[in-house]
Amino acid sequence: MTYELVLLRHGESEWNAKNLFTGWVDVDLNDKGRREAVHGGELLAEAGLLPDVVHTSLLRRAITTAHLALDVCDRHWIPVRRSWRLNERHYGGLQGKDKKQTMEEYGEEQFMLWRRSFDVPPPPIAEDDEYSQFGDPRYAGLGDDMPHTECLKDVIVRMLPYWESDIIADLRDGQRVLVAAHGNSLRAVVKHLDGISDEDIAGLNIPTGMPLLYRLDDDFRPTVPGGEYLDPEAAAAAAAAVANQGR
Ligand SMILES: O=C(O)[C@@H](CO)OP(=O)(O)O
Repeated sequence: MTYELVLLRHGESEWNAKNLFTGWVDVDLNDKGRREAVHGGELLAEAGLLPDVVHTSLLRRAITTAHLALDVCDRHWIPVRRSWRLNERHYGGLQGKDKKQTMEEYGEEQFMLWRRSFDVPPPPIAEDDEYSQFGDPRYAGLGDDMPHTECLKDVIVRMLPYWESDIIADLRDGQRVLVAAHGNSLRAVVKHLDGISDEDIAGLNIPTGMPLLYRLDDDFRPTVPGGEYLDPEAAAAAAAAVANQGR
């Protein structure tokens, strides 16, 4: 049995375009991001990879991306499941800050540690910060799980229970699963799937709006390591642009 999983990072958001750290701030897609989402859906249709069920985060850039992509391939009606566990990595006190200015202020090494190291979280956010999510009703049930900041390691810890209980369950049922999420929550999924080391994951960047197909074997391991982008050339160029943010 081969299981089919498609990962889709949301299209470009208003803050991606402005080069601001976003994290859990609920920023919308911009026009380019909406076009990317539609194109992602067209690629799914062309490849005959119509999803049976979609999982998203609680953030509108992922929710809208999933809707636009599914609408264009006539799959707007499939079951939707959402979880905070698929949210972007919480960027702590960096949320709302300009990436270029942050790099200039703290230096490239610290900047890259915060962005891409496995286990160095950014400084925590104050609960009354203008970009804090404390008090947001969608997170009312989180209790002590509500983060003040997260590194990639933290994202893996909170994402994996959902992977095991909900996403694997749908795959096991024979559903083709679409996961519409974020740069760093999808890096967590890919690290887990491909068994990427804590060091090597720093070099992995996921482009916006590009469907990434994983066919998984009986043990839910990829049959092709790294999966297959439906448009590999465009994906490579877009991933390089993510890597260079801040410069
Ligand atoms: O700002 C963010 O939340 C993320 C994704 O857009 O940025 P980065 O790629 O720098 O981790």
